[in-house]
Amino acid sequence: MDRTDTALVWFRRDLRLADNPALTAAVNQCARVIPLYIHAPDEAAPWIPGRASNWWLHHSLCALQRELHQAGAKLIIATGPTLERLQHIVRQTGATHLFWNRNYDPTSMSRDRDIKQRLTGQGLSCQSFNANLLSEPASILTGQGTPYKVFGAYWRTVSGQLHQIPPPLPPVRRISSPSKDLPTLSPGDLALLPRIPWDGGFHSVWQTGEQAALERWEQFLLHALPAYDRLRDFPDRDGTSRLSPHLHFGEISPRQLLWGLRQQADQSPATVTHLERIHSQLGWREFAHYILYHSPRSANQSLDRRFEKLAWKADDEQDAELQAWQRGETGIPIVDAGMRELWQTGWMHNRVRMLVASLLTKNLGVHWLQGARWFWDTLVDADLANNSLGWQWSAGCGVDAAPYFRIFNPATQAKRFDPEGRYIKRWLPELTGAGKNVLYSGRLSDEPFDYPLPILDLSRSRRDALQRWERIKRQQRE
Ligand SMILES: Cc1cc2nc3c(=O)[nH]c(=O)nc-3n(C[C@H](O)[C@H](O)[C@H](O)COP(=O)(O)OP(=O)(O)OC[C@H]3O[C@@H](n4cnc5c(N)ncnc54)[C@H](O)[C@@H]3O)c2cc1C
Repeated sequence: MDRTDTALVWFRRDLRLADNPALTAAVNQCARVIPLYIHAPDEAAPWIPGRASNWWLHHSLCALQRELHQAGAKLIIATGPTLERLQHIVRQTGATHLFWNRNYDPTSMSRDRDIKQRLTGQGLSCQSFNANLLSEPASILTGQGTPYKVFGAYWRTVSGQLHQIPPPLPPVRRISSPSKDLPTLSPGDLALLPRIPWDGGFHSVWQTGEQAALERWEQFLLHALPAYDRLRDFPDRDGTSRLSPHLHFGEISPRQLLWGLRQQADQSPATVTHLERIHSQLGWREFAHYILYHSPRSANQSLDRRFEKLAWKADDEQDAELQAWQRGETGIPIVDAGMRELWQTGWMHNRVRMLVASLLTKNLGVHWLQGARWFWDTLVDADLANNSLGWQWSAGCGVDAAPYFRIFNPATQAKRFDPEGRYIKRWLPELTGAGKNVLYSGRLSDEPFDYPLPILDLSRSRRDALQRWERIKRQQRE
């Protein structure tokens, strides 16, 4: 290693300066460091990032640009194809090293392997790191050497190793850049923001970037953690961290969260049930990435192959129902409230995600991929691993999924988790004066609210769903 070397740090879904192993290694090993972001959405096909995700990315890049500027560096923003762009910048700068943090989705992995091979062959030193998961998916296997299929067993194994995880790396405060200024695009040049301004609601809910992520985390530890296990299922309460988009874009790392929780445990051991619960939610995030890593087809196909034979609705049969679901006009209040929260803020509470997904896939019989695609476009936290796992879990066709015969009843769920209808009324103001029956079960034809009648009969659609399921079970036996 020669301290006159120049490093490129290729930022991807790790848009932070703290606990960033690639950035830290570059600063420690090389005299000059060039931070780089390459926008190449087509390389993620067929899961090209959606509009809500693009909104977040724009603002997150602006925040990263500011943070790097304060540390004395300029973020170079360029467009793909990634390999060609990297080769060009290496020629332009004389860079000798390339550093990045690993992603574990199938398209990133195969592209990155190729890039590593090609650039190493051309004499560049390429180093990659794990920065976005607590445990690397390849390292966790059963006693038989196969991947886990059940969350409980998987998480017990990972939890047993968490004490080995070192503390997060401190933020990089000073970066020495090359003296020659390199040309760059601005985040605005990437055209990530909407042309029609539908993002008003996003601005009022979200602050993006590393500092905002840290502040949200501190607020969570202070206000929500002490009651997390009790309140996390109530969508009208501020009971969860809302860190999911920050985690997806890597504005904060799971290691920072793990160590934050450890400190909390030392300070207030009374919160142990809450700590265990939030740990386990982070575990589901790990598990989702693990499953996608070991079963890349889970982004596009049901993991339980029997579901390929299920009588999902054909495209022309489902159009009107799918549209009513997307627009929050099914006439089932808690479902519509969730879909409108999603549309207006780019986020939806986890309990409500499960309900809307169950209604779409089971009561309405629409393929889970249709729901996954809509979420992909509308969620600010759209994440291939978490979204595929969430949809397959809800549809009953994934690993360790909710069984298909468990069909949520939205009326009972509303009564239990939104008893006063506060969440429903917030997102469906047209039901402000409605009584509890309407809030839980929807409107009857003689009620005056400007709100659609239910598009389906919950009991009949439940029976139909169970019959579809019986049919594939029978086919399997025959
Ligand atoms: C149909 C469906 C689709 C989903 N799609 C996504 C998605 O695209 N992106 C996404 O980040 N999450 C997705 N989830 C998981 C979950 O709903 C969100 O992670 C959670 O609501 C985020 O809110 P929070 O940050 O306040 O969570 P908290 O309760 O504060 O949990 C902390 C973190 O743990 C992780 N986490 C929590 N629950 C889960 C879970 N069930 N699965 C995986 N990770 C979890 C998240 O990273 C979350 O930020 C989906 C769930 C369902 C049922």
